[in-house]
Amino acid sequence: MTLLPVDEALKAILARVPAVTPETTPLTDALGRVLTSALIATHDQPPFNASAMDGYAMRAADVVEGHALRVIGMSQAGTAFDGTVSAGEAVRIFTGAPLPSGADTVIMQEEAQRDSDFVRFTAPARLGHSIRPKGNDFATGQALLEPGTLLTPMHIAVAAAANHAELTVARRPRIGLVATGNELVVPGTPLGPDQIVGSNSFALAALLKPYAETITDHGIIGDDIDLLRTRLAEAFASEPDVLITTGGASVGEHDLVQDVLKDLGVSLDFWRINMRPGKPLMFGMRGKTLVFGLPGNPVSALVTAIVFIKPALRAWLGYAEPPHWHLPLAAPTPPNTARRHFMRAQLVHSTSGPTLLPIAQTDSGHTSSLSKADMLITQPEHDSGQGAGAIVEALSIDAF
Ligand SMILES: Nc1nc2c(c(=O)[nH]1)N[C@H]1C(S)=C(S)[C@@H](COP(=O)(O)OP(=O)(O)OC[C@H]3O[C@@H](n4cnc5c(N)ncnc54)[C@H](O)[C@@H]3O)O[C@H]1N2
Ligand code: MOO
Repeated sequence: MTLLPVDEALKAILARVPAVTPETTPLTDALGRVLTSALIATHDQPPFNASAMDGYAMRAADVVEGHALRVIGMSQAGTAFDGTVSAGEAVRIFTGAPLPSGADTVIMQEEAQRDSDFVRFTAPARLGHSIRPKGNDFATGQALLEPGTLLTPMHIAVAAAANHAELTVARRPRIGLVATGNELVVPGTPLGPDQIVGSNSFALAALLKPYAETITDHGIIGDDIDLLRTRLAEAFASEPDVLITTGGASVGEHDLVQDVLKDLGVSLDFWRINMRPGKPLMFGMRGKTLVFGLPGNPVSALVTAIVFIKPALRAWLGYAEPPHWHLPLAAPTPPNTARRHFMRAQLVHSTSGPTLLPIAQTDSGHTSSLSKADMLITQPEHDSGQGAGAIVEALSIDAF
């Protein structure tokens, strides 16, 4: 049996991902979206020379020890002083207020003594001090954010400051999920004999939520060919951008998913990858729908989703692949087989920096060890095992 190398499978999937489709979103809904065009400043920020302190504005040359300046007015944020500061004069000013014409310096009020209409200063003036020059933050025409930026609160801050009420972001895919297996019941069900709680769709919905416009859970379908055909046809009828099945991907008599997908017009690009866990992964297309048939084992389903579906969704959104991590091992790894191993590992913070603690459990049905994992060590095919301290490559499970 030939197994497709992981890198070839990923390449084949990425080749099927459509071009990014831009759409506009209000700023209030932009968090977590991916920008599709550069965000350009349409004004200078600040739009005028502004005070950085509550204090007084004057000409620095007029500040002489023992001499008072006459206070001729006030400049507040939102209401500038409309006159000009001349020799021997000062203007009361507040943080963010426009610097009056004629003034070149601000001295904060803690260094000023006010006496009726006059003010004297207890510190020397430093020319240009406590002034935020016009355009100091950003200037008209400046590119503030690049296409492909995953919008965080900090990006929203600069976009709002730059007066953008709407942003152009990538349309997100509509994702459908289907679990297959006679044994499966939904969480919360009292377990009957031979039953297993179906966890995959819940885990996948949580994993893929940041990328999706909608995630529709089409529920559990038993291992019956007619039922599978009818229910999968219904799932396709809603025209998802991505349809993900779990279970029934292997070679047993009850592993019917591949046959039914083909019956329903899915053209299969590949089945079975040289990896563990996750070997029976299948991938194909039906019209514009990307179809992933994940193995039923919960760790296999999650690992294949992390290794293949997340990169596909990043590409869908125009978000560049995050670099893989290279970190020292906190404990040795055992020798690998001929299949690339995505090994569960914990990120451990030590005084000398972060390290990776491999989790010994390799059972692909073992969810409690998966729940302890922060990273997946990418152990190469035929790797002879590495000692503590060796630098290994890993994927962050949490990375967008
Ligand atoms: N003779 C062979 N047997 C198996 C092979 C093989 O190559 N030859 N491959 C093994 C590998 S590797 C995997 S992975 C599994 C994958 O099998 P399926 O995709 O057909 O999955 P199922 O048989 O339906 O289920 C496997 C296991 O996972 C549980 N399961 C299924 N769906 C869910 C769900 N939604 N939530 C939680 N758990 C689920 C199911 O009850 C089974 O215990 O095949 C090996 N066998
Ligand atoms: O490769 Mo399977 O995914 O071991 O469990």
